[in-house]
Amino acid sequence: MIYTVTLNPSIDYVVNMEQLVEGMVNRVSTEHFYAGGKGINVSQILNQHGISNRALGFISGFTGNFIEGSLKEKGIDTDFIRLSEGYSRINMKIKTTTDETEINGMGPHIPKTEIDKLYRQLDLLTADDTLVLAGSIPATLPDDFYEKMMEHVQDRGVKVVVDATKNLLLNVLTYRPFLIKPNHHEIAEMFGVTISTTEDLLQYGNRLKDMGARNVLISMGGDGAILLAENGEVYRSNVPKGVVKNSVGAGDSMVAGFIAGYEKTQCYEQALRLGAASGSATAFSSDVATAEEILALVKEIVVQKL
Ligand SMILES: Nc1ncnc2c1ncn2[C@@H]1O[C@H](COP(=O)(O)OP(=O)(O)O)[C@@H](O)[C@H]1O
Ligand SMILES: O=P(O)(O)OC[C@H]1O[C@](O)(COP(=O)(O)O)[C@@H](O)[C@@H]1O
Repeated sequence: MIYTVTLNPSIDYVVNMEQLVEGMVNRVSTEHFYAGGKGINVSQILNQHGISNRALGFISGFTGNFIEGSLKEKGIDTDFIRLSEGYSRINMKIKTTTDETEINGMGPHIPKTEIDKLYRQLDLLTADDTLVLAGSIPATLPDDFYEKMMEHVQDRGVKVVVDATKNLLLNVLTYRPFLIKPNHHEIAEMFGVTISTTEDLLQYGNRLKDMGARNVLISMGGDGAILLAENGEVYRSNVPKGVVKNSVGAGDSMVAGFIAGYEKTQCYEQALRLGAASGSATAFSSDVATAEEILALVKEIVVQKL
């Protein structure tokens, strides 16, 4: 079974407007509300691929009800811990004709008693399970919370996937995560360097492998992705033709597509292909993609060995 953990789920309030003018009243031309947060997006796409999974994490308030309700409506198995105070956050995604701006909320305080409940859920995981830790760690939890969770399951051979940024990601590498998926900007930020060539990316991708990551998937938005696989091979995927509607969740969709592809074939090349199709399908859709949208793109993905 695959378990996703979203410590700080959100309602993604996605709006379109022609232009965003700071300091003025701005009015939107379209608006949509989606259940969001990286682990939750991974669960939604795994579900589209027919891979059974359970979404874990913390929710609270009326916003939490919306998140849980909309996942249930889509048939996604959830086992969220409900907090008695505060509200799950609202993340605003503003798409104009030229830019995408994001304003992400804070989220509720998570008391220690509730954290203990999450550890009790993790107690049940075995070597047959995959744990996906994705997204930021809320300000009220310690920065080393992902390390703590990995430490908690490490003796049981659970496969762990981490999609997080900067130190959150660097610090978990000693626990040998099965997969990490930084984007090219995050790699540059992590190492405090400017990346201008594929060689640069490969150099830092290999550095992440040396530090402990088993598979490093580097996404590059509209420029595709590079996989430095555990078997020593390096693959590059293209992006299919299409019109970008909302790239929020593209990275999470890529992670889910990769996991689904690997579960189905045990082949890294196929995993990358399904990951790339899932990422682009979400970029070309206003919500996270459907199975039909993903399958329509799979044949357009070209995976090349570097
Ligand atoms: N503009 C785009 N056009 C086509 N595919 C895209 C686009 N943006 C993202 N994707 C697909 O989604 C994947 C992940 O996107 P990316 O933006 O790099 O992730 P993140 O959201 O984590 O920053 C890309 O590698 C690509 O396959
Ligand atoms: O936990 P974080 O880093 O604040 O990110 C949460 C946001 O990330 C998303 O999961 C989208 O992530 P990506 O665009 O990186 O795939 C949104 O649904 C959510 O609002």
